[in-house]
Amino acid sequence: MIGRGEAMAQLQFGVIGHKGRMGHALEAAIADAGHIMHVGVDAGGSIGPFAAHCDVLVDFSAPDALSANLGAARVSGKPILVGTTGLEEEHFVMLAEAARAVPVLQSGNFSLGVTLLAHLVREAAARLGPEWDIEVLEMHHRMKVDAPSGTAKLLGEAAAAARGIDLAANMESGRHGQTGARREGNIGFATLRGGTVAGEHSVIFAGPEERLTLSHSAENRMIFARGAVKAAAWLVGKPAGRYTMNDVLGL
Ligand SMILES: NC(=O)C1=CN([C@@H]2O[C@H](COP(=O)(O)OP(=O)(O)OC[C@H]3O[C@@H](n4cnc5c(N)ncnc54)[C@H](OP(=O)(O)O)[C@@H]3O)[C@@H](O)[C@H]2O)C=CC1
Ligand SMILES: O=C(O)C1=N[C@H](C(=O)O)C[C@H](O)C1
Repeated sequence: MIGRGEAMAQLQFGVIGHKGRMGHALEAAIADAGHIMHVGVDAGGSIGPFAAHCDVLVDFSAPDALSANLGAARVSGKPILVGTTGLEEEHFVMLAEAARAVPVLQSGNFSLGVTLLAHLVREAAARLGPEWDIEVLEMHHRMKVDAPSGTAKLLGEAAAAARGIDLAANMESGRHGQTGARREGNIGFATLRGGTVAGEHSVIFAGPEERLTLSHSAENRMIFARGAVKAAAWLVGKPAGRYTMNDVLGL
C-alpha cells in the first residue's frame, strides 16, 4: 500500500519561497513530519550560505530562481526537490546538468492522487486509438501566474509518451478565433483561473459518440506539501541522479 508514513530521522529542510502559499503549507507539513524548516530564501535573497546548513533544499518559488538554486545545491552537495512550475526547455537542461552532481527530484505535482492519475492517463492513451482526441482541462486560483499548469503538462506528457509523440510538437492551447478543425493527434490544453481553487485537472478522451474523463481535485495545497516533504526526505542520501515521484512511491 502506498501513502503510509514511516518513521524517519529529523532533517533540516531549506525551503526556497518560504513566504509563499506553498511555503506556508510546507512549514506545517515539515513540522507535522517531525522535521525542521530553515527560513529560506525569497526574491532577492542569497542562497549559498543557507544551503550549507540544510540536509535538503526544497524549491517552490519561480523559474528565474532555478539556476541559482541548482547552483547552490551543487556547491553544497545537497539534494534538491523542485516543485516550481512554468519551467521551459532551458530549465529542464539545467535540471539534467545538476542531476549529474546531486540528487534532483522535479515534479509539477507532488500529490499521490495526481501521480496515480498520470498512470491511468498513460494506460487510457495507449489503449484508445487516435480517433480518441485528448484534451487537458485545468482550473486554479486567481493568483496562479503560469499556464498551462505544471500538472496539466505532466498529464499531457504521460498521454504523449503513451501515444509515442512529442508533446511540444503536438500541443494545442489557447484556441481563439478561426482555429480550423482539430488536428488528429494533437493534445489540447484549456486553462481556467478564479477564486481560491487549489487545483482541478481533467483529462478528457473524446471518441466517436462517447467520452472518458479522468480527473483529480485538490481540496487543499497541503496534499502537495505532504508529498513534497515525503519525497524530499526520501531524496536524502540517494546518489546523484534525476528522480521522480514514481521512484519515491515505488510505482
Ligand atoms: N509541484 C507542486 O506540487 C506544486 C507546485 N506549485 C508551484 O510552486 C510555485 C510557488 O507557488 P506559490 O507558493 O503558490 O506561489 P507564491 O507566489 O505564493 O510564492 C512564491 C514564493 O517564491 C518567492 N520567489 C519569487 N521569485 C523568487 C526568486 N527569484 N528567488 C527566490 N524566491 C522567489 C516569493 O518570494 P517574495 O514573496 O519575496 O516574492 C514567494 O515566497 C509555483 O510555481 C507553483 O505553480 C504550487 C503548488 C504545488
Ligand atoms: O500554483 C499552484 O497552486 C499549483 N501549481 C502546480 C501546477 O502548476 O500544476 C500544482 C498544483 O496544481 C497547484
